[in-house]
Amino acid sequence: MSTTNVILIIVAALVVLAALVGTGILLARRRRVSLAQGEREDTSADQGGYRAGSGISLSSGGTTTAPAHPVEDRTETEGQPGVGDDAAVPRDSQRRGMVDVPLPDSTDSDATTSGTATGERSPAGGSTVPETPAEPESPAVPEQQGPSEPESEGSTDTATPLERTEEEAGNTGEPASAEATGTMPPRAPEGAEAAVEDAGARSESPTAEVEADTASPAEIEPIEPSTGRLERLRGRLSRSRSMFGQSVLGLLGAGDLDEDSWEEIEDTLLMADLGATTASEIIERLRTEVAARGVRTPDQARALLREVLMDALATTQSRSVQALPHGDPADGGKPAVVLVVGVNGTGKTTTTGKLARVLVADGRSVLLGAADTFRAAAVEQLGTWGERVGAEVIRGEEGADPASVAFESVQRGADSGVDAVLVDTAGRLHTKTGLMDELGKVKRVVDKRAQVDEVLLVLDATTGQNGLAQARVFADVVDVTGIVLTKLDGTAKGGIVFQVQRELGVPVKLVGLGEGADDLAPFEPEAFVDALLG
Ligand SMILES: Nc1nc2c(ncn2[C@@H]2O[C@H](COP(=O)(O)OP(=O)(O)OP(=O)(O)O)[C@@H](O)[C@H]2O)c(=O)[nH]1
Repeated sequence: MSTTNVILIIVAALVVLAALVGTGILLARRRRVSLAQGEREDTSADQGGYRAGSGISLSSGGTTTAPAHPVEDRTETEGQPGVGDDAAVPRDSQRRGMVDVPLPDSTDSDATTSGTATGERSPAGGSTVPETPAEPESPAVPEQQGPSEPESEGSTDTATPLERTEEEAGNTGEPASAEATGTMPPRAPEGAEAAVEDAGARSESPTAEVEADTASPAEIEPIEPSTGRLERLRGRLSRSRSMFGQSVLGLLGAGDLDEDSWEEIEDTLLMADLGATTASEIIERLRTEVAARGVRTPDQARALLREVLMDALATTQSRSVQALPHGDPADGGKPAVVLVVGVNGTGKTTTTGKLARVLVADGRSVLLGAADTFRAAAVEQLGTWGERVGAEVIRGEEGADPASVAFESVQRGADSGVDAVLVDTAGRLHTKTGLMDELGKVKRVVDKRAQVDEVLLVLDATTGQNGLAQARVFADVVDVTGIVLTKLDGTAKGGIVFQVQRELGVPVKLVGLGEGADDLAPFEPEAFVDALLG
């Protein structure tokens, strides 16, 4: 054999060896499960993203836009509310109108925070948005909406929570209490009287309240390190779900499946809240693949199911939370603006606080806007989170216009050069048109001052199908850019993830896995599916 032939044989052998090694590495990566970070099949999800120490990916806004609403793709819409629909009243009935609220001019923000810490920024100070100024200044609040009666000139939306509740009820013919509708998760009892008293106390002595909110940096809690935290959270996810995996895998891996077995698998998918359309699509694909691949063993069944579920969760949208500033705020850059929305009791305030901790742990400065002027306790709750992380909190008087508070928060955040402004909004039933109009207004008003980078819709994983109806309506009103699925620790469900992404194209970005301050984790399809399969 000539030398040339020997060399050619050696080169060919090396090429084959390299190909084998490459394939091996690829397979090993695909099998790796990590809550921290990892190459996943939807790698576009991390493009441009920066992963903070918490394992949550953060990025600057402007890289993605809210997905167009694929209305034609909607399924299961029968009987579900849309924007403009109300559960109890016909579309053309009289509604509460929009109210023009004068907003502070962008040049005199210090004056508008009077009655607080005289415009000085403290590490954890609170500021109260005053009653709206008598003379309206720019920017004007958007148009009157809907077929409402024009309201009397100069009137402002300063109803107390009790008045507002009655007003809503009056418009819809529904019970005054949101809880009474049965669509709202139970909440800790809070007397309306106490809320009103609280508002009274605050309006009498705003300065005292600011002092009470102030925490010295030494009091700021240490934030849990990422390593143990991720492991702990992953454990919680697995515990709640292994029943699903065992049940489906038990059937799939049992060999020849009859119609009853397929029906049982579909039922299990439905019970996990995957929804009829998603469940039947998954069954269809499983049937085809089981036959094509000749799936016989439990391991083969597991690999197939994992692949099919991962594909169902894939998205081209980024899962990065757009909470990083546009440029350096100390050098003329603008803070990121994040709006947190959702129905009552889903965990908005808690998520806002947890997210603030993630940012602060990453060395970012944060300002919190308490635009939940409906529930005094929510404002207090956010104030406490502010103290815990050392963030300034802008709050409005109870019953104040939430759009005004949100605007002022963004204004203040820009003036003081923070990295991110997180605005917590009041819980609102998606079926209440007046409240959804109000939320749309909050977003439009904030948009006048700064680009809203992220609108996070907080969904409670335990509410099942209702979560999808909520997502549809909120996405229509405020262009939701990301979903936070809370309370996954307390349920074996959570299949709403599949439906929301499939129908709205809005990625699930974060998951809440407990009431603890650091129980917020990035949503990672790979880990989620593995936990689902147990
Ligand atoms: N188990 C569990 N509980 C959670 C999670 N997130 C929030 N909660 C709890 O859910 C309850 C409601 O949370 P909030 O943050 O007050 O909810 P909200 O959406 O701001 O409520 P409203 O302002 O009334 O609309 C609180 O008891 C939270 O501790 C979670 O991920 N897991």
